[in-house]
Amino acid sequence: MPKDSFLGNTGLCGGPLGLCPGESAPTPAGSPESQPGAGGAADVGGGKKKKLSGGAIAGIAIGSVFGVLLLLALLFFLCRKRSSAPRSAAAVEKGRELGMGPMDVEPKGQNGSAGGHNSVAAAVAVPTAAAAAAAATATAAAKTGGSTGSKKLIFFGPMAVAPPFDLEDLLRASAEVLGKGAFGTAYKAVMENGSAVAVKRLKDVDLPEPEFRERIAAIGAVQHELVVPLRAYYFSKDEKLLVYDYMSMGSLSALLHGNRASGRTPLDWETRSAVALAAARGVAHIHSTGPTASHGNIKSSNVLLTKNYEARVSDHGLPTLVGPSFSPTRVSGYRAPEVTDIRRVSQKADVYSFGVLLLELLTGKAPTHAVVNEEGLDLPRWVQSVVREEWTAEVFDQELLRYQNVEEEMVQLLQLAIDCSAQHPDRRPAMSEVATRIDEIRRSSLGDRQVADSAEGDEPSL
Ligand SMILES: Nc1ncnc2c1ncn2[C@@H]1O[C@H](COP(=O)(O)OP(=O)(O)OP(=O)(O)O)[C@@H](O)[C@H]1O
Repeated sequence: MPKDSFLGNTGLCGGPLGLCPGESAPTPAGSPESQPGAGGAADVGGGKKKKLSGGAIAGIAIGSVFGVLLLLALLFFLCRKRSSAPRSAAAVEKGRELGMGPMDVEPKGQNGSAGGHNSVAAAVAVPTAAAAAAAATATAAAKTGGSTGSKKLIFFGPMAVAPPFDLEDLLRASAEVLGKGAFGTAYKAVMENGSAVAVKRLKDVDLPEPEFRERIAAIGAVQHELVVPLRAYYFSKDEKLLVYDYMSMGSLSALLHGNRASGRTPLDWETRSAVALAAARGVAHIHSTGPTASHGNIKSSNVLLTKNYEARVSDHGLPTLVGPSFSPTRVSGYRAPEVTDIRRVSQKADVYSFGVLLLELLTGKAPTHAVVNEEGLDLPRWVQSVVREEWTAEVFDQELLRYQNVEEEMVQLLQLAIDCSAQHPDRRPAMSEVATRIDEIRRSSLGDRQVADSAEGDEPSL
């Protein structure tokens, strides 16, 4: 209403009558300051809101999607790295726990404690071989500053074309200690796919790398059905591993001498003579590969058996791998008297050792190892002294006396064993001849037994 409509109302103020006392002038409507959120530069000049274009929105959306994807990829990569790292780290850590330098890893019990109340046979899987190789690989890599990728298993024979496993698989394998020998410790390693191999971790090998590789190639070249094949090896400055087929029935030594007291099934004559023949043929094959080729360590723990009790010769050529620093503190009861340096074993020295092995099969007695300069049981000497006194029957293993019609065969084999273990190398037969003679002995007595059996069958029944 116009101003004059209020004439006479002196108490009124505001609106068309003007400001009331203490009131400030109102801001004109539509000015920038009156808009909510006012004051932005974008609003200056008429109060119009500036909107984002469709292209900008699409750009922001695509960028965000890429950002999220990048973040996810980064997370995935980090997770993978974390899940693989502990495996090898754990193996290396285990290796450190075990000392990784010393070769004196004892069989472990269920809880990983040293053998103690658990027997060696009861030793369970611990990642010992894996740790050994892992630590070796890690150590080598650390020293050279290089990657572990170049460290490989070198395979022989048909496996060289298509290796069935690699070092990584071996590192992941669980392992148990099979035993400790003069050249190192042997492990059974079971891989993730369930296949088993025997891994020998060598000690005292200080040959230069080219020489080691040359010698191991000669060992790996021996591929024969009666010789446990060396499948692969691993070489680094600090670690040398040999990989063999795992022989499930263990060694002749364990079968002959293990659990005698506790009523085990004795090794029958047929099996013993078959083992003798297979081992003789295996060693004869090694000798046939060259005039100086020898096994170098024939003994009953190096004659292994398949699940069908077929014998195979193992660990041939290992003495050629050890350096001058190798000096066993014990003299093996199988060692020929002329051998003063085990790195120089001849074929005739092998024949002597094989003769001792035959005596072991016949007598059931193990030739004991002697501490240097002291006497152990000299099996050839003991047998000769008994035979000289005409107590021949006393010589044989009691477990063999239960078998009928094999005495002749046993005596013939005893004679061959004595010939092989002659003191003078020239008096010993060649290994090929030894194999032929065992074959003949077995054939003749087999013929006799068949005749005897059929004669028994012909007898009229009562
Ligand atoms: N390939 C294999 N399969 C099954 N058992 C094996 C294999 N190789 C070795 N062994 C067993 O592992 C144990 C230790 O063997 P290793 O060869 O290290 O010592 P050794 O034969 O007693 O002595 P050396 O070192 O003088 O040969 C032995 O009982 C042996 O029979």
